[in-house]
Amino acid sequence: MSSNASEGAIPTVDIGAILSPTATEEDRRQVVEAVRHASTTYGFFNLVGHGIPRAQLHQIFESSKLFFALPEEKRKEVHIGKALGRAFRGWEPPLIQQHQEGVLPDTKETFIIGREVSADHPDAGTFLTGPNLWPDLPKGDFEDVILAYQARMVELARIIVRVLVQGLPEAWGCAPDVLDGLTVEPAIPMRMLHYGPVKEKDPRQFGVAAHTDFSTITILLQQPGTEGLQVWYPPTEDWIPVPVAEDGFVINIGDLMQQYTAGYYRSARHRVVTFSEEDKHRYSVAFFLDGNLRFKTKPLDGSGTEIAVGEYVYSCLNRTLGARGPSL
Ligand SMILES: O=C(O)CCC(=O)C(=O)O
Ligand SMILES: [Fe+2]
Repeated sequence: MSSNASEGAIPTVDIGAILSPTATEEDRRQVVEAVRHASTTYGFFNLVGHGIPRAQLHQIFESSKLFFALPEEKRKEVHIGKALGRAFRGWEPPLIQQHQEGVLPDTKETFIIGREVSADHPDAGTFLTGPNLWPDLPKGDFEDVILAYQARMVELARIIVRVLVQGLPEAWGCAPDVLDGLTVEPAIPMRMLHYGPVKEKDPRQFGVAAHTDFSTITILLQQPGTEGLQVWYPPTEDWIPVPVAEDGFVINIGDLMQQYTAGYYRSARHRVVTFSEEDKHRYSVAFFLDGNLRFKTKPLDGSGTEIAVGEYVYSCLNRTLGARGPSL
């Protein structure tokens, strides 16, 4: 069921009926319809009814705060430059990613985790693939919390992809499992994000400047009580806020899903604005389902040419990290 949007506000969708063994077909159909509506109109929605306990959402922020409170020398020990080969893991300091010409690099600071692939695996060190880097923090307070959260995100992402496929036009005749190959050994970069105050506000600078996600879908957890995420809404040509839903996740459609669906689902531009209050901080956790890096498909309406996950994400990352990032 959905509690639907007033015009120009990000909708909230309760996916409880998809997970409940006792829900009726009609209840499930309504969830599919609410997700379809949100994804074609906004490319964004808040998702509740996911069944992930509040304590687990709280814990991930506690782990995040532990990491970003470490002294810089400690964060440097897991700098992205230290990841194996092109695995792209670890601490990305502020001012690395730049989304377009004419804006300054993002003020965000992030810790990047991916699917754990051991160093002796034949693919280890290839693009986005390899072992994670773990900082000098108690395993039970950090690594275990993050990997448990990551496992939940993979499960949830599989469910959402299935719901999105069910919402596609019937005329396309898509099998419900048509995109399941994406979620087999997927590339799943997860960014724990920290936004600190900026000394001087500059109109060219953002926490994260306007961009679309490269991913198939993104599952974002916003810290309760904070604001700053905005999405571009073409009908009113305006940036609209993405409010924090209690115990909810923000789901957004990424570029890959937009391409798979020939633009039916929208990969919407969004950004995070800065603030200058000295003691203010904002934390968020963005889980990107890029997908299996070897997965390829044509758009599901039968048009166009094949889209390859690995090649697409590589071109986007390379463009936005430039010489400031690790060599990928
Ligand atoms: O921190 C947020 O709320 C959004 C971050 C974001 O858009 C991203 O990392 O792609
Ligand atoms: Fe984003």
